[in-house]
Amino acid sequence: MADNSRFDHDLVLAHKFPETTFTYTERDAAVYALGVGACGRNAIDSDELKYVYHENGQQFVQVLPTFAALFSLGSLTNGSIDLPGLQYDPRLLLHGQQYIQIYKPFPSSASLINKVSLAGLHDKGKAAILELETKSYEKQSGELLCMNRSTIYLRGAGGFSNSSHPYSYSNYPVNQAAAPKIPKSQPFAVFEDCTQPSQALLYRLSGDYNPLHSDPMIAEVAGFSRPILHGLCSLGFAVRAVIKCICRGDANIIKTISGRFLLHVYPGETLITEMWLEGSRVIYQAKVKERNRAVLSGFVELHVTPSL
Ligand SMILES: CCCCCCC[C@@H](O)CC(=O)SCCNC(=O)CCNC(=O)[C@H](O)C(C)(C)COP(=O)(O)OP(=O)(O)OC[C@H]1O[C@@H](n2cnc3c(N)ncnc32)[C@H](O)[C@@H]1OP(=O)(O)O
Repeated sequence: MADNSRFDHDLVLAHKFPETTFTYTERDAAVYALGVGACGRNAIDSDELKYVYHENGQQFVQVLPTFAALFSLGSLTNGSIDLPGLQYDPRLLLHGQQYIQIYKPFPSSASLINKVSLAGLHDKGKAAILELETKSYEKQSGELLCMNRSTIYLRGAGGFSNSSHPYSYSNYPVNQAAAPKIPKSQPFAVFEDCTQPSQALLYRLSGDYNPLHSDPMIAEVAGFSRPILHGLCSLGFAVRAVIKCICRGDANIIKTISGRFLLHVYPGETLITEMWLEGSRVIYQAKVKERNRAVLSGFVELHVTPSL
């Protein structure tokens, strides 16, 4: 059992995150798109070339909506988070959930100001759960571009409170960002996509250098037979499936994205994303074909109800 007597929740909650700047270029947007599998099935995929290349005389590459998740990575060092009062083994950190609200389409390059706050902290006994909120503003206009809420699952870091009254603090209604119930009906659409054995090595170049995704020894300590895929990479694959099958290639109609990481994915595994349409909300679940296990589920909210 980990000694979490030095885990100080008051100190953790009192932490004030400094404002950070995040600057990206078209090249970053294109490298990200490749990292989440764009054009991976067909290099001249007419739906996805626009994320990596200026086609048809278009002036700029388009930015995938899940690119927003990268704006929250400024709070991490090598994929882990360091806060006064927080006691945990960074090798045991897992990404639990990601919730993204998009207020306007992303420019192909921009400088952003990120304002980060701690939105929640929970003692689950065997784990501590941290919720971080990042609001990203365009530096030039001051406009709010998007908001990320990231749930970080710290295995072995729970047990810091009284077990008869486990500590729980959240700025938001519990489970607001959690995955919805998966309908029992047949999915409206199903999309199969292969991740590459090198997928995590490519994805990490977008800014999450957590060695859990690249170092076999760290992966073993963390309880995996080999390095695993970044949760946000799997999320990128699933949302690409929604863009293809439901949004007819128009990513600008996406306003909210939510995902809960249910199980790890190994690079090279095949992701099958099943989708159900409920008005302007798409419920999705991604499974790993090789192990027939659900690895990610969530929803995507659209600005319009698609006419299909
Ligand atoms: C700021 C930017 C941050 C980004 C940082 C990201 C850094 C990255 O480099 C790291 C990664 O990408 S890791 C890879 C992606 N993530 C994963 O593979 C995790 C997959 N999920 C699991 O293994 C288990 O669900 C597991 C282990 C998470 C939970 O399984 P169990 O331990 O069996 O949990 P269980 O007993 O079912 O539940 C215990 C309590 O925890 C809540 N919970 C469960 N899964 C959760 C999840 N995924 N997210 C959030 N909360 C979760 C349960 O609700 C339960 O609480 P309660 O008892 O109150 O219901």
